[in-house]
Amino acid sequence: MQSSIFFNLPPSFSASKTDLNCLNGIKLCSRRSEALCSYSYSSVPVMRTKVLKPKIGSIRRTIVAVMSDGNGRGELKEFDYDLVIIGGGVGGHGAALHAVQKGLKTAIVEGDVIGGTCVNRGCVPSKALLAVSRRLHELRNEEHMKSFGLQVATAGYDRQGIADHANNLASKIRHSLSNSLQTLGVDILTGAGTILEPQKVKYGGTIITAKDVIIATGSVQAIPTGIEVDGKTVITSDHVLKLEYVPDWIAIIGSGYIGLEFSDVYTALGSEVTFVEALDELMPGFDPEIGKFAQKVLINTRKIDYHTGVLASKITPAKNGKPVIIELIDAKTKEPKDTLEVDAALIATGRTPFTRGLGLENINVQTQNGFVPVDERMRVLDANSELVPHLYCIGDANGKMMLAHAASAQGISVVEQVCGNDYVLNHLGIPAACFTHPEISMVGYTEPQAREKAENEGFEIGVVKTSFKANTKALAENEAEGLAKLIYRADNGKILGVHIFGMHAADLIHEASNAIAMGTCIQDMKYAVHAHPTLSEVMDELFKSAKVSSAVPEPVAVEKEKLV
Ligand SMILES: Cc1cc2nc3c(=O)[nH]c(=O)nc-3n(C[C@H](O)[C@H](O)[C@H](O)COP(=O)(O)OP(=O)(O)OC[C@H]3O[C@@H](n4cnc5c(N)ncnc54)[C@H](O)[C@@H]3O)c2cc1C
Ligand SMILES: NC(=O)c1ccc[n+]([C@@H]2O[C@H](COP(=O)([O-])OP(=O)(O)OC[C@H]3O[C@@H](n4cnc5c(N)ncnc54)[C@H](O)[C@@H]3O)[C@@H](O)[C@H]2O)c1
Repeated sequence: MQSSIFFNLPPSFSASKTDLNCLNGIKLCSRRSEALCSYSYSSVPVMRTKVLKPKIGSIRRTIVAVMSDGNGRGELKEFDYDLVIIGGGVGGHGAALHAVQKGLKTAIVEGDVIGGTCVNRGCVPSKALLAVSRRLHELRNEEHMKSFGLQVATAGYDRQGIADHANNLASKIRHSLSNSLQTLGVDILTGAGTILEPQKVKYGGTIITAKDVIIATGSVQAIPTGIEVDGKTVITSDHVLKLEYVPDWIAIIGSGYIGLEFSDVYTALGSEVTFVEALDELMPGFDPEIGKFAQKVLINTRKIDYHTGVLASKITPAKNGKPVIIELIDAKTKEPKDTLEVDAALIATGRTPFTRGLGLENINVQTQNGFVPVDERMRVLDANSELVPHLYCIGDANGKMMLAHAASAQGISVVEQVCGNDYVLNHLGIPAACFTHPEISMVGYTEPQAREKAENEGFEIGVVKTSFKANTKALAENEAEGLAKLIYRADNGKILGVHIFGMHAADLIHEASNAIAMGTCIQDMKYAVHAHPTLSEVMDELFKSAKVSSAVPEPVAVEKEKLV
């Protein structure tokens, strides 16, 4: 059998005839469709080709790449893979799926189970618990039920049943992720991966080479010093998801995403919650106005109290009949402030990148606050801020945006890079959502950030808001407690940020995030048609009420399509 190859080499390619003779026995095709496999050149410094090496009984593909020597000449190198990804979380999975679509021979090195934090200990099981808490909050809200004319006997729950729901969902998604990888021909190599040198990775006792390597090793819970986690009474999100018991009173340290989502779960299950937050306001990461509005509904109406501007400096687990003891100090002066005695404490103070054993020292890479330094193309930078050739880092480990879909989108952008398309991901268009009930979602700048940007760059911003109380669907659902806010450039209609608190906010945000990502301005969004009655009309209302001063381009007249 003769292998064939399609060449699409860059104009600068200058491999000598001898180099090309090394590809002896391989048919060079001028048309992609004639080749068994095809390859486009990758961006500098790599120029590459792919060879099919026939083996008796099977076809084993070896990757042969023409590596640039920096002077426009090529040297042929052989690799086991086009792409090796260290870490099989959502970032690694997203990158691998895109890589096989692009025809790259791909392997994932995973030290634990496929799915990483999101599937096994994060997004997936937490959303299963939140699905339960939504129903419990609703069923236990007598007034809400009465407003529909419904009478419901007191709703109860089976703790183990809820835990099983979360656990079963995680295993279901984990299996489907593993199956999708295997079906598509991604090799899953089990073991902790260490980078020995650029393009060389060791896992278990095996060394493999790859033309390009992606670090996607994620993050773990950050535990501030002085806090002792026993996994029973002082816990992290990893423990909550097993829901081994429901404490009567739980302190949640940190009012970010994890703290808020689990306050929703615990209050639904009947616990009293005390927040301990280092900054002066609860929910400090959110747009302040939306945060305040959300606090009225999510905190003030529930069995939740809070201490802000304080650090939990020491937490001792419950033992010998004594409760969990939390010592609070002033976040600024560090003076002792208070001592709390509670049944349990959940540590939700942020996450720290996981790079232990990765071998970064072998390639002269120094982490910054634990994160792997990268440029806007996710290319890893060494201690001298030079690019490490053929090495990328995506997801929580680079700390650009610690969200599952951001990890996966970064993975896709890297695959595009290694395939020669200079695709740079616009992080401003990546949405985020907190899945409380109601939900909070956001994309782009908060209002204070947008105002600062406007002042620095000398433009005017516009801010418009709308209440869910003006939305028929929300009113029909008796869930009209909500606020949406659009921040935009008043001169040209560019969307700077959208923040929503209200029913299904996590779904509603995508119209705005896609508009930012695609560069669609308000002048065009105003003409988009939304079905009635839907929550999406909240977005319609926002776009229509925005006032843009520049000449508005009329929408392109589209000829009416005949439906019949
Ligand atoms: C409770 C909780 C809820 C969350 N909810 C959401 C949510 O609703 N939406 C959202 O967008 N995000 C959510 N997140 C965040 C989300 O889980 C992370 O942003 C996401 O998992 C990051 O993906 P990743 O691929 O970078 O890393 P991870 O998912 O952490 O995967 C990294 C993988 O690398 C493996 N690994 C590490 N080192 C090595 C090594 N040396 N060799 C081999 N393998 C290695 C690990 O075993 C792991 O499988 C949540 C997080 C938590 C904790
Ligand atoms: N729905 C989602 O998308 C979702 C859900 C959960 C987690 N996540 C991701 O997981 C990551 C971790 O979430 P998180 O909630 O732990 O972090 P976070 O950064 O969102 O919030 C941590 C909070 O803890 C506070 N804090 C830190 N140290 C403290 C101390 N010693 N005492 C008191 N307060 C302290 C901080 O001021 C901050 O408000 C986030 O980056 C988030 O992106 C996302």
